[in-house]
Amino acid sequence: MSLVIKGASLLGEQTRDLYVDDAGVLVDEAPSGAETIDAEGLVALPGLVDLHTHLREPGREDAETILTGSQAAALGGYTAVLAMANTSPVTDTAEAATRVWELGREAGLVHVQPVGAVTRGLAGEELAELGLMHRSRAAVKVFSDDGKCVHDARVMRRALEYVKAFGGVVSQHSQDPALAGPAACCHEGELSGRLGLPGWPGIAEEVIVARDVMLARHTGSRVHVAHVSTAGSVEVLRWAKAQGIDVTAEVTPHHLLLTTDLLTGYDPTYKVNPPLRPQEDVDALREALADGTIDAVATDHAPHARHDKEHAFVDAAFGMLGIETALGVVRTALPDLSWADVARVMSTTPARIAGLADQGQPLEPGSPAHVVLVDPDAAVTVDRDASASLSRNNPWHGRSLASRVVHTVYGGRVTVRDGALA
Ligand SMILES: NC(=O)N[C@@H](CC(=O)O)C(=O)O
Ligand SMILES: [Zn+2]
Ligand SMILES: [Zn+2]
Repeated sequence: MSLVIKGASLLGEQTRDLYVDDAGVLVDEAPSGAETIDAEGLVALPGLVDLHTHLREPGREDAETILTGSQAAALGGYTAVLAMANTSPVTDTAEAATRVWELGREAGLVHVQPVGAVTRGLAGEELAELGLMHRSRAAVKVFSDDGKCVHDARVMRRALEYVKAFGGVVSQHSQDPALAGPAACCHEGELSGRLGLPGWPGIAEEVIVARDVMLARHTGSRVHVAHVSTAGSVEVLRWAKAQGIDVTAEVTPHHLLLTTDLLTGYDPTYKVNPPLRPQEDVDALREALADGTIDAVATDHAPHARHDKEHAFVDAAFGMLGIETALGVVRTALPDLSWADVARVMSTTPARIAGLADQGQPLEPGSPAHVVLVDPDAAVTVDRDASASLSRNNPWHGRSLASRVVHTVYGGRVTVRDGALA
């Protein structure tokens, strides 16, 4: 179905109509018989790309499925998501990766790009089928044991050497298990002591980030740092980039806006890995995102069923929802970021990091029509029960967030119209 998107301002700058042909490609003349979308007053951005989404299928379809996660993504303005490998079974074979890719195509709402595990079963010991996953139809380029850190430096080195051959990247969950073990559930500081919660010190992240940038330098391969959460990690990244080391990093929306003092009520909704940090870290993360030290915003959308999340704080699962609200959180946390910068950190750069040639393209004739149309002046009060996600661990419930995703177009198909699934 061809489309005319009328009157949107591209990246918040010049106003221009966008034309989409039957093949879902932007063209320079209005196609005949096209559906018209009135986008007067809306900002058009290339469809958002999420480097870090947990879709939970296969294995935990009670928390999310590839379909419901794709719906949530479309509502958030996304046209591509990278589906993390910590499913059950783990995405550690070509067959498993291809299955996720196929289910994503069947859902048809966003491009679902499987992330392959670095090690078999996320056990941190033997490398998974990295080459076979890359050569499969899913064409996996991003590998991660996310949820767990590839803590053995020798395994990390070999993974980096291996993926270098085909331009792959290892996305690391940076958490030294000796410094922050599985029980560590709250930023280590004065507050963790007061609350009596096992602390997760920033240094447990920073030593891994430092080690990995040195391994990237040594191997000439590419490391991506998932969910950076501390000022110390930012310092390491700034240094590494100045040396020309091939490293990229993402920050989550929640680490840009929420702080550790939310934990005083022991509400497990705020339990997440890495933990919420103090304001000084949040400030450093915002500055690093604005100046390019941190390359991208990635949601780490981590749905959990009630029976895993509604427990005493120490026993509850780690993780929070984030894909429907990411753009609003970024607008709220960094109101001065230009729309061009929003497009850079939420679409163009993540597409480049993931090697998705079809995504994050400029809204020009010849590009695939992956577009999100945003009302820049609206505000949305988040209602956790109005979500497409199957889970309710939503830390934004009741908050007002800046801007609103109005329409999403994926490959010329309208997936979201007037803020609802089309
Ligand atoms: N972020 C989280 O707290 N949880 C993630 C795993 C992860 O991203 O480390 C999950 O899979 O639930
Ligand atoms: Zn992680
Ligand atoms: Zn994650």
